[in-house]
Amino acid sequence: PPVDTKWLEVCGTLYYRNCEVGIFVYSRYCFLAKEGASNQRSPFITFVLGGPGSGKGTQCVKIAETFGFAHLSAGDLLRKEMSSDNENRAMIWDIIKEGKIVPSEITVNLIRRAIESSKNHKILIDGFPRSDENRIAFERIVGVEPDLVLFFDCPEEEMVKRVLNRNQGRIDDNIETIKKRLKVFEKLNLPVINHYSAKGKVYKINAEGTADEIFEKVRPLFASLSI
Ligand SMILES: Nc1ncnc2c1ncn2[C@@H]1O[C@H](COP(=O)(O)OP(=O)(O)O)[C@@H](O)[C@H]1O
Ligand SMILES: Nc1ccn([C@H]2C[C@H](O)[C@@H](COP(=O)(O)OP(=O)(O)O)O2)c(=O)n1
Repeated sequence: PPVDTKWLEVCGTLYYRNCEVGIFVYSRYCFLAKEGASNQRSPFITFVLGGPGSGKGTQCVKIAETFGFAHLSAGDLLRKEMSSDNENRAMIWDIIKEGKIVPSEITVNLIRRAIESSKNHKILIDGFPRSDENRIAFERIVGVEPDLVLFFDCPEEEMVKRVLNRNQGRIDDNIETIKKRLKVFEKLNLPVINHYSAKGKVYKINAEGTADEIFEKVRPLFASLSI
């Protein structure tokens, strides 16, 4: 793509201060330059990942408020499906109660519909993809890759503490199910993070500290995006 010196200078400065931001802004610039050349506008998709209770939902609300993103939560979409009258509700209930992953076809179609009905072209997809199977189904059904993957890295004991204090009456926020969810996260979700890391798309954030402190680590990344 065409590169002008002003952009190279900005990216170089960002690289010097924080290499991940510099590389990320540069790759976005190349993407936009290419997109501009083909005159298309596809949504800017951010996957937000992290273990149960790592603070994905909390940070997504802040990003959405501050930077005007739409916030689509895979867990919320599934919980809505579980509480409405449809053929899958009992199956979704059983899987979530067991801390397992709902079949990708169901989750991806809920996300696809939510993307299609959103007027916003900046989209956060919270808690998805949870497995390589989720990821591959998304690529097949929605037909795009994420532009960015945020990963909230949090110690297990902190995640357990937060989930047990969440108090939203969720069927999976009990110690037995949390132990299973943590195992599923390690076995199925970490490979997804490794896959996107190898593609240079992951922005990892240490999720310890208060929600406001963590958001101050998230802010510079989104402030640097020209979307
Ligand atoms: N940095 C934080 N410190 C302490 N508690 C937090 C923090 N971030 C979120 N929480 C609380 O922890 C619980 C889990 O956070 P949530 O955003 O729902 O996590 P996730 O979406 O990753 O499961 C919620 O009750 C939330 O209010
Ligand atoms: N892509 C997804 C996202 C969530 N689920 C199911 C399984 C998860 O344990 C529950 C809750 O997910 P949610 O993202 O709301 O919550 P946690 O991050 O686990 O706290 O939903 C799924 O099967 N597939």
